[in-house]
Amino acid sequence: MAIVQIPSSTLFGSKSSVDRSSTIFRSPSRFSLNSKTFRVRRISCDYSCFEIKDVSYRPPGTEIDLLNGISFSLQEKSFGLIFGRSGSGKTTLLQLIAGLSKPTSGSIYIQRYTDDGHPNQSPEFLHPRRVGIVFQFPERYFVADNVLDEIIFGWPRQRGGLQLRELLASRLQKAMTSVGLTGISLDKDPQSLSGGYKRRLALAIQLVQMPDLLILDEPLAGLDWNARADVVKLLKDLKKKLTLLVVSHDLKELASLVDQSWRMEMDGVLKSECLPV
Ligand SMILES: Nc1ncnc2c1ncn2[C@@H]1O[C@H](COP(=O)(O)OP(=O)(O)OP(=O)(O)O)[C@@H](O)[C@H]1O
Repeated sequence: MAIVQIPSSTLFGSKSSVDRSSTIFRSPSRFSLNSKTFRVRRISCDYSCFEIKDVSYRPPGTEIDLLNGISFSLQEKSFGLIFGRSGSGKTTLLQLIAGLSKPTSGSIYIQRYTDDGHPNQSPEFLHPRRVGIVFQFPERYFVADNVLDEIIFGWPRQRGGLQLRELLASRLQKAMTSVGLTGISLDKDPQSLSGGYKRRLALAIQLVQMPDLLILDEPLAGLDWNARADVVKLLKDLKKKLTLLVVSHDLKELASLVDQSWRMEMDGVLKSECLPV
C-alpha cells in the first residue's frame, strides 16, 4: 500500500481567517483510487497571520476619527490589497501597521495557527523592524548620489566585525538579485535610473532589512505601461517569499496577484470586498 503525504489544511479546508475554525470534512486515513489503496500521512502546516484588531485612529490634537474599528487578517506569503476613494484613510492605516504612528485603540500583531486553524501560541506584537514600507513615489525620497549608498543608507555606522559585514553584503546581494538590479552599476546615480528601476531600488532598500511583511503604497503610480508590467511581475515573484499588503487604485493590473481585498469607506471603516474588476 502506498503512502501519500497531504497537508492537513487540504483535509481540513481553507486556512483563511474567515473559515479557519470550520472543519470541511473529516480526515480519511486511507482511500482507494484505480483499485489501489493509499494510506494518508498528514504533514503539519502551521502558519502565521498578520492581524489588525479593532484599530481606530484619531490624530493627536484633532477631533477627527480617521479610522474606525478596523479588523482584518492577512496570511503569511499572501497578497492583500486595500482600495477605496482618495482621502478615505488607506495610507494612514499603512503607517499604523508599519509602526510609524500608534493606533488610538486596537492592536496589531502576528498570530500563529495550527494547520487546523487554532491559535497555537499567544499573539506576538508586530515589531516595526519586521515591516518594510515603500511609500508612494519612493524615488522622491532618495538621498544618495549612487545606488550603493542609497541601499546602505540606514545601515549601522559603527565598524562591525567581519561577520556583520559579510552578513550585510550577502543581504545586499540577495536583495539586488530578487529585484533584478544586478545588472546595474552600484556607482550609478539613482536619479538617472528609469522609473521602473527606481521602484526596484526602492524595493531593494526594504528587502535588505529582510521584512516579514512588505507594505506598498501605490506601487504603480506614475509609471509608464512597460514599467508597470515590470513591477507587477516583480511583486508576483516577491509574493513567493514574503507577505505583501498593497494600497492601490490600479485594480485591474494587480488583480491576478490578489488573495484578499478590502474597500476602505470614507468613514474610515474597512470592509472585505472582492475587486470590482
Ligand atoms: N495628522 C492628520 N491630521 C488631520 N488629518 C489628517 C492627518 N493625516 C491624514 N489626515 C487626513 O486624513 C484623510 C485620509 O488620508 P490618507 O492619506 O490616509 O488617505 P488615502 O485614502 O490614502 O488617500 P489617497 O488615495 O489620496 O492617497 C485625508 O483627508 C487627510 O487629509
